[in-house]
Amino acid sequence: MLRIGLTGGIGAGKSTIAEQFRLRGIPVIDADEIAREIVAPGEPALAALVEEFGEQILHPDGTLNRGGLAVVAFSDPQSTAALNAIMHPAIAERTRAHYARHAEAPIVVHDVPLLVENDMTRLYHLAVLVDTPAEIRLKRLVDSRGMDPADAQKRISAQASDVERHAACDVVIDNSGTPEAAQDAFTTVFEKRIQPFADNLAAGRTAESSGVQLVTAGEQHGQTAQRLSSRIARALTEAGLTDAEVEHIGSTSVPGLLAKDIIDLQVLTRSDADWDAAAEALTAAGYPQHHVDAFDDWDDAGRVAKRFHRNADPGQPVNVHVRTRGSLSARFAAHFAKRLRTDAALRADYEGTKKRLAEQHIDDRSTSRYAEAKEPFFTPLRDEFRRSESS
Ligand SMILES: CC(C)(COP(=O)(O)OP(=O)(O)OC[C@H]1O[C@@H](n2cnc3c(N)ncnc32)[C@H](O)[C@@H]1O)[C@@H](O)C(=O)NCCC(=O)NCCS
Ligand SMILES: Nc1ncnc2c1ncn2[C@@H]1O[C@H](COP(=O)(O)OP(=O)(O)OP(=O)(O)O)[C@@H](O)[C@H]1O
Repeated sequence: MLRIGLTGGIGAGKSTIAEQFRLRGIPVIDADEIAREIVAPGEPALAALVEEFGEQILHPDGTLNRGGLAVVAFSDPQSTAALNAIMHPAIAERTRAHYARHAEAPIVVHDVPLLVENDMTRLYHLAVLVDTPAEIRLKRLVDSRGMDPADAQKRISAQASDVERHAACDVVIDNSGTPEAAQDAFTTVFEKRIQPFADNLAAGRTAESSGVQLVTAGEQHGQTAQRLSSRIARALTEAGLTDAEVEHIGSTSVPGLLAKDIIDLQVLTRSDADWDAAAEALTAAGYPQHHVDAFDDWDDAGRVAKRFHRNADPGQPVNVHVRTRGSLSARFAAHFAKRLRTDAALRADYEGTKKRLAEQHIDDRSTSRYAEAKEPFFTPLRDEFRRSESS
């Protein structure tokens, strides 16, 4: 099952995009709806709210006065935190029951207004942001929902900023224009990314590789690597590999370097005995194993020194190298990235080699011939690293 987290600030148009998923027969678990379910009369969360905020938050018939609660709960950060402390654990528990109902669905969407605020990105294969700048959201909330401007602003201020949301999400659907434009953007994302990702995940296969275009590694790559690493780390922890670590290596970890637009991540395990369990967890997280001879590397005893995984998401190429912590191959990978960050001559030499090889292998979609041709560049560096370590 492909798990999608859908988010956006208040008034961004999440409901509109959630509806697009529903129209395609995809179940949507709605956090706001669950938040309503758990405060029905007789529910323990309602009693906890009354204890915290007083009887004033109830209608005379004993049901929750939502507007009344909103006024007190969003009046200052402490009150919002008290509201969250009561509501969020209860929402999480009820959410599990909803997921269980859709266990067989190929795609499930979780519509969560506070996905970023609650640091939930890693729970999904893909976090999708419905993006509308705060000032447009404020205007829409006032104009079409009739909200009081000050109340709308308070709610916006109690949430993450637009910048924080961008950093935490994988896919952005722009809803600053017309609803039709947002629907078109959704259709493209759905057909080009979400559906193929779900199909690849179900089949346990990797996405097609996109060739050897070179770009300049930037802040964006670091941010993406961080997001994916924390997702992978969680999957490994859940599988019992609690001491596994994930590092960003390769050219995209060197800001300013000319790089293939691929995030290389290195998973470090205690030993190669953990690789099967890691493979299972990685496959379920959207990173199936992918065998390419050119990407093998060997330790001093002539054993394969890593497993190689690639992602099933066609939107962002990722290579995952699974290695044993402390092995030569793991140490060299980290050492090489670090040297590129500090040694300008090596960086220039490496960039020159890459440009030349990328031109020669421009039509190599799998990138394996390109990778193979790059090997002679690494051999002397690896030998030098080995010598420097043993001296
Ligand atoms: C305080 C309540 C009763 C006000 O009800 P009201 O009908 O006015 O709002 P509704 O529930 O429709 O929420 C509308 C939007 O407000 C924003 N919002 C809701 N709760 C919060 C919160 N704790 N912090 C920041 N924004 C919030 C979200 O963008 C949400 O989509 C209600 O928002 C609530 O129960 N909030 C706590 C539960 C929660 O955190 N919900 C978000 C789901 S993760
Ligand atoms: N592209 C758009 N142009 C104009 N108005 C829009 C657009 N998209 C949504 N709206 C309107 O803006 C308001 C907020 O949209 P919607 O209810 O989908 O937001 P939401 O993100 O689900 O909000 P909430 O966080 O409150 O659940 C609605 O009144 C909706 O009709």
